Amino acid sequence: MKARERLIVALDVESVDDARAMVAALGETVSFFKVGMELAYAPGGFDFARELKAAGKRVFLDLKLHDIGVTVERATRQIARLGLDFLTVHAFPQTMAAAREGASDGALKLLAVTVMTSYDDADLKEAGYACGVAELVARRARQAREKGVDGLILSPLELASIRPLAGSDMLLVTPGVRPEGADVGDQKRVMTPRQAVAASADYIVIGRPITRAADPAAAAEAVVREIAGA
Ligand SMILES: O=c1ccn([C@@H]2O[C@H](COP(=O)(O)O)[C@@H](O)[C@H]2O)c(=O)[nH]1
Repeated sequence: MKARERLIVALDVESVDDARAMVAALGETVSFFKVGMELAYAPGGFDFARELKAAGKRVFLDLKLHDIGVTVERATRQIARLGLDFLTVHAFPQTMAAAREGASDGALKLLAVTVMTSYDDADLKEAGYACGVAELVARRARQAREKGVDGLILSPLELASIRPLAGSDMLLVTPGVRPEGADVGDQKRVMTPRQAVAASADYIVIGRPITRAADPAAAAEAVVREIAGA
């Protein structure tokens, strides 16, 4: 895969108008966009995701589905009809199995969110988990593989330990990526684009360091150059 194709830009903006302006500003620099909850739930958000796809971009719908099985299955089936590329669900066995049923033709790739990149061991402890991030990511990665999902969302820090059990056929997609010196914000498990790709990320997801930059296209191009050198 070319370096440029590995970059997914998170369009975390308030409105479809803002998203259109960002996509225009990024031009040919970026070919893959993530539409998350903020934009998807804005008026016209889902239509905009389809518009992006029709314009030749790849589209990752980051809705992190989590509900009873039948609801996840039926929601996933509806989403599959939009004709987009990636969809996230939480990495609970029942949820992943249901989503797999809903996206049974395989065109929509399902990514299981293991442990949010804004969580560390202390956050898991506070939530009542008896294990740390590394152990939980590994357990969920094994379960995701058993349930037949196409890939995982994890932080770059877990790539080295998870790639051997994910194999080469599962997609490893990492948010929590920050160019050297960029503001980390609320992300707690981070690496640079070069480190993430060198550690075997198939795709990296970057939002604010590109979309909040004074020159988003230049910021994205710098990330592509960095990935190319990994
Ligand atoms: O564990 C996760 C899962 C999803 N995300 C999403 O990725 C982007 C990251 O944006 P930045 O501005 O680069 O921090 C954002 O849309 C999150 O919802 C994640 O960060 N971690």
